[in-house]
Amino acid sequence: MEKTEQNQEKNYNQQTQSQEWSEKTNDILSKVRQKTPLIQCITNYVSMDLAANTLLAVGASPAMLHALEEIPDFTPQIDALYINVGTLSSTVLQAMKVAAELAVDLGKPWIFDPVAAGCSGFRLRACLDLLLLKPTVVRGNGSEIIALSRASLGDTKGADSVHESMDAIEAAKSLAQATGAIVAVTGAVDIVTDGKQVIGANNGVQMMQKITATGCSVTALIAAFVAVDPTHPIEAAAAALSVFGIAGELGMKDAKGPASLRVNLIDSLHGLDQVSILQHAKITPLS
Ligand SMILES: Nc1ncnc2c1ncn2[C@@H]1O[C@H](COP(=O)(O)OP(=O)(O)O)[C@@H](O)[C@H]1O
Ligand SMILES: Cc1ncsc1CCOP(=O)(O)O
Ligand SMILES: [Mg+2]
Repeated sequence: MEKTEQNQEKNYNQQTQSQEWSEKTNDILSKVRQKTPLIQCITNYVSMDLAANTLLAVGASPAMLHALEEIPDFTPQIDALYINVGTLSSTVLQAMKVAAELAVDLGKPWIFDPVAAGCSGFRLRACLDLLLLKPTVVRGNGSEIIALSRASLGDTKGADSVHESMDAIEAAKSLAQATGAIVAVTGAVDIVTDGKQVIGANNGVQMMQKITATGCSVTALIAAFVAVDPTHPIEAAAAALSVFGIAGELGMKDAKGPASLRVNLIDSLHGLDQVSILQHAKITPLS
């Protein structure tokens, strides 16, 4: 086969795969709207409002319950658990561990956001302990995933990343291999890996970094997507990342800055339809 023919075939295959991913994304969002999964969120105080509104906007039910005493009654009722260490304390860490253990015992997925993992010894140890409890998906920014993969304190700026997501691909792969979790890294390009294949989701706008808790909220969205498709967590995670990014792109059209984008993001998520997803989703295998 000649080189031009090979290139044409490669382009055709890439377009077909991309189209299949867009359709999958639309299917999983439709399932979330039909099944309205209940998501228990043990998350930081900064993110509670945006993460809960993100879940409601796509049809899921958020419940921000984090008291240790409530876990035995409540966690058996949920479809997925979301744990985020953003405003960690030893009290809430205990609740996180008990809830994660119970979720695993009950066969329910749990999704982990290791905010600022490489920032302090207390936080790093807590994240490494939580990883031992077998999360289904871990989603962080580049600096967080690199710190976890090396199991060491590292270059980071609190909750913000000092690394590009693409610089964390190898770290994400080795973290996925070491833990058995699907690992997602957000940034200009979002990536998702099971340790072997790497999927890229290329939606979103830079201004999303200027709204606190967009990372936390997209991890909550991943929890809702995994809740309705628990046997395909890599697809669910890529779809959630793309959906959140598309909502950001649409919301940016008449936003004046981060505050109006925050409002528009929720409106766009709520109004997202099949046409917009098929037109805007940019998910492609990177390897
Ligand atoms: N440069 C960028 N271009 C487009 N989207 C971005 C960019 N940076 C972050 N995002 C999006 O913003 C959201 C939050 O990601 P990120 O800022 O990496 O997380 P965190 O808040 O945990 O650091 C994600 O949906 C991500 O895709
Ligand atoms: C600013 C801040 N401080 C502790 S948690 C938190 C929110 C972090 O949210 P995100 O990781 O989504 O930017
Ligand atoms: Mg974060």
